Amino acid sequence: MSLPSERAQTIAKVLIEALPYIRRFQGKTMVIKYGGNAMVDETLKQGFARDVVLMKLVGINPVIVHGGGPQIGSLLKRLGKASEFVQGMRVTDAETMDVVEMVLGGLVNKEIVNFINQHGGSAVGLTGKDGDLIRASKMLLKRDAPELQAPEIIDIGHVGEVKSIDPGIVHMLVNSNFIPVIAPIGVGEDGRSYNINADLVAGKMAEVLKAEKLLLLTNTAGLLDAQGELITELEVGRVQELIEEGVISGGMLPKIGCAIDAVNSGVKTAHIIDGRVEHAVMLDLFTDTGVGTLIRAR
Ligand SMILES: Nc1ncnc2c1ncn2[C@@H]1O[C@H](COP(=O)(O)OP(=O)(O)O)[C@@H](O)[C@H]1O
Ligand SMILES: CC(=O)N[C@@H](CCC(=O)OP(=O)(O)O)C(=O)O
Repeated sequence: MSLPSERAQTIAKVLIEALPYIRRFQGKTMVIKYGGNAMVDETLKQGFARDVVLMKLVGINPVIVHGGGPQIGSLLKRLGKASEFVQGMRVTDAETMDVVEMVLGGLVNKEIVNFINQHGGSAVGLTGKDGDLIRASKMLLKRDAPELQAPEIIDIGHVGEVKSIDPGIVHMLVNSNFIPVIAPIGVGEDGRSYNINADLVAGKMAEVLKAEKLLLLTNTAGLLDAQGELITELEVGRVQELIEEGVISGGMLPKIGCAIDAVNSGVKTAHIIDGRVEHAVMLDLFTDTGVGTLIRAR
């Protein structure tokens, strides 16, 4: 009998090392926010799809909420429209809303579904309109400045916040072994579509589904400090200070906000991880230290 190759031994060792994590997370729900900035190339997208399929096969229930900000921006650009953001939120007029719905609910959603299915999973794509999943209300932003007597209210158009989530359709899909892939579009009481920041949807989804983990895949190593060094575990008490110092800004603002809300509402941990690293999801789930920035309730 020939001895197993070094490669076969390594594979066996790796699988055995994953066993305690698989046991710990079996039957648990993980909400994974797949940011548009992490959908960089084919290899990464295929790697992400494989990670998700493997999770499902070992009995973990992944629920994907995706973004697509850069993809919306590039179609807008082709149409001769500039992207404008206020406090990390896209200013969304009626025309932009049409583009958002086409890109998120169409192109991006179906691409992710297709990749997962090609790797042997059974993914189903939804927007917040399907099964009345995400009810939205209009988001109004506040700007405060020393020269203002009272905070100024800024109207950024068809931008929503999550008013409620009815997870019925998600439970139905998960229980039937499907992997839900959700685009962050909500529906208002008036039946209108609302563009919702994907981090906000992912955070609320994790809360409502009582998820074990919220994984936020983005295009940085995690949350970085003023020197550009990775913060491996965020001290929640320091967040306000980091925002005031300008260390946390732009797209990181909603990410940190939703992660803190999620862990304060029962989600065990939230992780901001680098989606540009191949198999980032596996590395985070199946290693002790994880990767990126860990956020947990105080
Ligand atoms: N302290 C910080 N650490 C890391 N990234 C930060 C920080 N503050 C702001 N950012 C910005 O937030 C971005 C991630 O948010 P965003 O562009 O919305 O990504 P995604 O599409 O993944 O949601 C980073 O690329 C970076 O430019
Ligand atoms: C209101 C708002 O800003 N909506 C986002 C929705 C997509 C998103 O959040 O995409 P990422 O996760 O890739 O940034 C947008 O229009 O860009």
